[in-house]
Amino acid sequence: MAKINFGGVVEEVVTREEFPLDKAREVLKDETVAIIGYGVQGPGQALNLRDNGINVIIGQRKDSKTWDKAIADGWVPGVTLFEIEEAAEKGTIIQYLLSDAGQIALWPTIKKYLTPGKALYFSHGFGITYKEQTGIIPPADVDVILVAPKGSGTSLRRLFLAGKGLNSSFAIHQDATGKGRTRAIALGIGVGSGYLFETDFRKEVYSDLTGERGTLMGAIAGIFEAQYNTLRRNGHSPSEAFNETVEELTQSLMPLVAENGMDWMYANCSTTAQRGALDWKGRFRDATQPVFDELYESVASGKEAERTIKLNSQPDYRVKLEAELKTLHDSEIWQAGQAVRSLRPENQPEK
Ligand SMILES: NC(=O)c1ccc[n+]([C@@H]2O[C@H](COP(=O)([O-])OP(=O)(O)OC[C@H]3O[C@@H](n4cnc5c(N)ncnc54)[C@H](O)[C@@H]3O)[C@@H](O)[C@H]2O)c1
Ligand SMILES: CC(C)(O)[C@@H](O)C(=O)O
Ligand SMILES: [Mg+2]
Ligand SMILES: [Mg+2]
Repeated sequence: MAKINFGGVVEEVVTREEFPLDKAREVLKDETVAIIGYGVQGPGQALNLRDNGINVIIGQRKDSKTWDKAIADGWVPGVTLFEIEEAAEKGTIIQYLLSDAGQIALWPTIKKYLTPGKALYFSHGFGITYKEQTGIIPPADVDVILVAPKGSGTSLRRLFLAGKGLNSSFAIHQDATGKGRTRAIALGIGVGSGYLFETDFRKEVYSDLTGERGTLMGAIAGIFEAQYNTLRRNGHSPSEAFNETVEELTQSLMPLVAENGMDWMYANCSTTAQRGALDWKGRFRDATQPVFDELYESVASGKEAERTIKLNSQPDYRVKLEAELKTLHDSEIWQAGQAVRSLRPENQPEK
């Protein structure tokens, strides 16, 4: 493992240099990787692994839209695309990429195919960490491993095609065969990760649930709405409010942060902006800190898992979710966003 200094803390991580793709191919050459579920992570990981020369098959319900999507992506029924049980039987490594609620529902089925020496792979520590609630307890004679890409399966695929990659965490819950660790790292490289950092299942799920409820999705949407509302209440147009809240952030400032960091972005704005941002940054941190602490507590106590399992397992879950997403879609801020995006130069019809 490479020792890298992360802001003064030295961590051991796996880089693509020390564990190149050829090594991953060698480790996985006799394996059949069965990807169970073809939702968001499934396609990203499956297609990247296939393009990297790994032997991959898909397990997906036949009467589903994603079965058709898998065919459109080049998976062939009866050759590389199977019903879930058949794929689970054929796979030596079972990548369990159903939704977390789906993993609970299908567990009694999948468990039957976990014969000694196989590996069970997750991209989330959820099922194992909250085992009292999920009932997911694998047999002792299989490897239980995790690779969790830090981002959407859509980005995992897009970045791979662009010659880039998301970073991933990896973890070993059980190494029954003695090959579990190498299998996990090889799969992490195979799915197209940038570098891999080690974690455990509990830390993975705690950080992941905190991140997506926090700055990655929940907090950012909340802060956007709050600022947008303030501007609108004070007479600013939707165009002005949206540009000043979202469009400038995604189009101008975050790409600069991605390239060179927040410090560099600050250093390259006006002195007026620097003064104000430095003055207000602490206020926002202090105002949100208690919310983040409450969120982490809710994750660590299992409350978030309980709520997710309960609501995501209800028969009318999809209908209710779609109604909530429609409200978000129809809200003025995101409707204004749609109009703003349509006016981007690259979205204008060519003259
Ligand atoms: N979405 C992401 O980008 C992302 C990122 C990192 C980790 N993860 C993790 O990866 C795993 C998969 O997430 P996802 O977002 O790709 O899942 P998803 O919600 O897109 O669902 C994946 C598949 O599960 C199937 N499914 C759901 N319930 C089922 C059931 N009862 N029976 C049979 N099939 C069922 C669906 O048909 C779909 O093909 C999860 O553990 C998630 O936490 C997801
Ligand atoms: C893409 C995310 C938010 O990182 C993932 O954690 C998910 O659950 O979809
Ligand atoms: Mg998540
Ligand atoms: Mg995540």
